[in-house]
Amino acid sequence: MAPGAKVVHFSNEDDDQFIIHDNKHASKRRRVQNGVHEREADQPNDRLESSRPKAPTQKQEKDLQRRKQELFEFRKNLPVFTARDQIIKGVQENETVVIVGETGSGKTTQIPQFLLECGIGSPGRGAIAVTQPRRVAATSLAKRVAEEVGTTLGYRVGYTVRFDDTSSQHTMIKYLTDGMLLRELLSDKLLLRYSVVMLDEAHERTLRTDMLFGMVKEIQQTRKEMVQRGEKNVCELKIVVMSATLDAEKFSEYFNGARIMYVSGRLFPVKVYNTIEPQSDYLDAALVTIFQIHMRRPKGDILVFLTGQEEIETLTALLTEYAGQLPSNVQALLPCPLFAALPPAQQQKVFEPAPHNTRKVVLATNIAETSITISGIRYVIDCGVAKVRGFNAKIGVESLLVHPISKSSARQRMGRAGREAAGFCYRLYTEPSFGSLEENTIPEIKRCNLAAAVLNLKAAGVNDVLHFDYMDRPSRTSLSRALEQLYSLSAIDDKGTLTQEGNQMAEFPLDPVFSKVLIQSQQYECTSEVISIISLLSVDSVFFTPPDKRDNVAEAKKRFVHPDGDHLTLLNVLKSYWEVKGDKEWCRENFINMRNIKIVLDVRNQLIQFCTRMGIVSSTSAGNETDNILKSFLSGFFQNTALLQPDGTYKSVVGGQTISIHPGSSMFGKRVEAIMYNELVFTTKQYVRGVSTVQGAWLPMAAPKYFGNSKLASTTTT
Ligand SMILES: Nc1ncnc2c1ncn2[C@@H]1O[C@H](COP(=O)(O)OP(=O)(O)OP(=O)(O)O)[C@@H](O)[C@H]1O
Repeated sequence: MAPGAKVVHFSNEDDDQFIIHDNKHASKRRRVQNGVHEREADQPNDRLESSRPKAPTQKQEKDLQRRKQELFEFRKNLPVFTARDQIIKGVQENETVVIVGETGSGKTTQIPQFLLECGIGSPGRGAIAVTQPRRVAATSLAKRVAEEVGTTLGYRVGYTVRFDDTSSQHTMIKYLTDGMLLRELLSDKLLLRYSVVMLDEAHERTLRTDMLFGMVKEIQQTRKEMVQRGEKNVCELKIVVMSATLDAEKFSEYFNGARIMYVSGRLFPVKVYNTIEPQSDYLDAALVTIFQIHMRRPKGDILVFLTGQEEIETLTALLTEYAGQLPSNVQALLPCPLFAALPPAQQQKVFEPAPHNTRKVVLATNIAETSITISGIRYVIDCGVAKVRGFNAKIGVESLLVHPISKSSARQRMGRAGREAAGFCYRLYTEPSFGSLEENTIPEIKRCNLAAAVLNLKAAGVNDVLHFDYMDRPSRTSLSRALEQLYSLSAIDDKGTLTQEGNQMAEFPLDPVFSKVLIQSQQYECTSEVISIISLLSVDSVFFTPPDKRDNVAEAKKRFVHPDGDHLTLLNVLKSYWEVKGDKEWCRENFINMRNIKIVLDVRNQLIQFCTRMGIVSSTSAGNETDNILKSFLSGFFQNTALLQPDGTYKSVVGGQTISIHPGSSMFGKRVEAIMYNELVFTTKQYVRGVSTVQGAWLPMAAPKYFGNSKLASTTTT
């Protein structure tokens, strides 16, 4: 163990206190910034691949059956198994059922199988769709359930996540992200291929799940009426809402008094520890706790919840460094990162068993919070916070800030241990702090920019979005903002009807703002550059910043600076990387984060493939390349602009806020007539990041519908 004096004391410790020494790393590591962009499920890093599975061969069949039998012995003991008959009866007798059960009780893996076994899901009636808020959960669940059912993945059990469809016409249980079910709705408006839609992790209340609630409820009613009219080839749609919280009445009320069923118990206990003192630096506390567990606790892998990629990479580096100093008689430590922007193949690595005599430490964002089982995990470390997306509809400003999690999130995190054996959960906050957490997370629909959601609803045929049947109605201001933004982007016309361009934008696997930029780049003949920059913006940073080399990194960054700002500076990095053909030594000298560049190239390839399919030609800029690129971005980001004021500050065009350029931007300290930025971050003040210079005269051209009124008058420089 490293020398020093740092200790984290936990309550409920039944043996001597854990002690870990040395907190030098706290000063060594880079401070974690708020507001770093973390991409979520269904973002374009998803791989384009599609397999069309065939029925298993005889030899495969034998192996599958053996494994199925093995797993059956385990399944029998899951708490939901004892409630099998009641659950089947409940679903048979009711249109909608709300099922509440503890984490790990078997809801997600078992209930779809019950419904298949009893014929509610069948080739004649339709398949069973099980939605998940996150792709990593959808893919890993499908793999597990395929084994339990005794079929090859993609045959009777499969998954569909963006750019990766492992399902076939034989698939009867399909795990899919909520975003993918929304997408399927565009081509199958009544979801006729399904007899049951199971909305899992309903308590998470993601924007997409909330949209699905309203849509499946309406579809259920329409299909019921069709059946009553005697229409052929239609059956009623069953809805099963699954949740781990006790807030079931609200779901039941929304679904016309749906039957609520409770499944009690869990298979293995999880012992919870809270810190005795509040921790001022949770990253530091997490590192100390990892080593405390490693040195004092029996075998078992560790899962640590952090807020984003940057923290995960910092902790991975520190863990690797300190693990290298462990005595040779102590087992090795293997850090495994897990975050949304990581390519799927790398995400899958966390599910692989640790090598012999090695303890795996999975460092994850909250993408590991619900639904997934990572084999081997016995210990969970919960930092108690997460990055939360917010939107101030009044001033139209988005934010991504670190906030305390809710009690229900804390329970989900705890539930990732104790799935295969008894587990332990170390909360890096005190018991009273836990007590003061909100019971549930505020639904995303109440706190997000709704432009993408409204675009989706319109594309699915819901024209009157103000009167849509929301479970929690978003504010009128939020909806009006979204409509205004879509109108400014020319996605809808002045009657609120989707335009042809809006339809095209809904097809893109991107936020409407980025879709607009891409579509517009054709006109400016710079699609290729714009695709590269969008891909570069999809990662936190293309630079790697070792904590003790910050000055060297700053020097290295200067080599790529473009006078017009961060967008073109980023492009310079990629161009230079290509010039040296990704030379490793060059990357090392210039502090280029090779893993992130690989992610960028992956996203770029997928966007190119997507644009090709959409008929958008990947042209290269003619004329003034710089202006063309910036004008393309401005066509989407016109609301993220600010004008220089006589006193040298910048005032945002939307909301009239005083904003400052982030010190990490190549535009820091510069005074130009107008700037465009990628994101606004609240830390000590309102900082903008991803900043480039634009000309004030471009603004009315970029969004004539938006700037046609007096928007610019109140923020002009003189
Ligand atoms: N991929 C897997 N590998 C090993 N065991 C698994 C896997 N998936 C599920 N299990 C086992 O099945 C149990 C039930 O998992 P399931 O996901 O159905 O629970 P759940 O009630 O939906 O809980 P949660 O809401 O936490 O996901 C787990 O506790 C675990 O023991």
